[in-house]
Amino acid sequence: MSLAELEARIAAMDWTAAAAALDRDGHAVLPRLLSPEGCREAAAMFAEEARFRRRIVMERHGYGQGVYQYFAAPLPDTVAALREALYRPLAAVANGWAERLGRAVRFPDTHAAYIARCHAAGQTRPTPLMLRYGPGDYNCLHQDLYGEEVFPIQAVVLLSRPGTDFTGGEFALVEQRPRRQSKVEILPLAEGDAALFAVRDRPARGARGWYTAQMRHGVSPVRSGERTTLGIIFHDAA
Ligand SMILES: O=C(O)CCC(=O)C(=O)O
Ligand SMILES: [Fe+2]
Repeated sequence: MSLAELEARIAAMDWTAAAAALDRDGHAVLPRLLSPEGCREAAAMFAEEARFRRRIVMERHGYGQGVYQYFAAPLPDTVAALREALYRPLAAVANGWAERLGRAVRFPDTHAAYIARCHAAGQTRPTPLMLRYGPGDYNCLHQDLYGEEVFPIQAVVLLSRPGTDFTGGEFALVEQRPRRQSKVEILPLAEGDAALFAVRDRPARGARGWYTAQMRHGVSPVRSGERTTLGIIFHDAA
């Protein structure tokens, strides 16, 4: 899949619907962001050790079970293109959230400008990553925070075919509202779909205006086969 095709696919997504879903629910799905060929090409990068700066065996840290790897700089072209092209429409949503939550922070229009802010804050290491889960593997509920600088929305692209390449392994979001019990939501994803979701918190509408809902995400145990994902986090790490 060429960069031009990737950029065309991102531009062709229904961003009005995605922004509305993010505002309403704190998450959205971009269907078929990557073609099947694009998914195969991306998944093949997992085995190319030189592309990554750090490999994490999740059970060693109590994060779950499975392996993930952070890309080294410079990012592969497709990953950099995804990060830059997804950023722009998400920055508009993120600014709306900041306004509703009464936060002073505003996000610039381009990812290059935002990454300069991360670097100035000492967050210089790239965070885009690939994750691979085999039978029994799972990802505990967590938040991807790597310092003070946080871009409030992130993306994950499913590179495998549910039901064919793997079973189980569902992407889950848990939302904690003040003084309420937690709500869980499973996002059904097809091959190439991207889930967009709140990193840490989001504004949710209540009877008396906006309040802050805390969000965490994770993956339920894979029952069979192999599940590979590409995670796009927009802030860099300290
Ligand atoms: O594998 C997944 O679906 C979730 C990956 C994840 O936690 C992330 O991209 O931050
Ligand atoms: Fe994550």
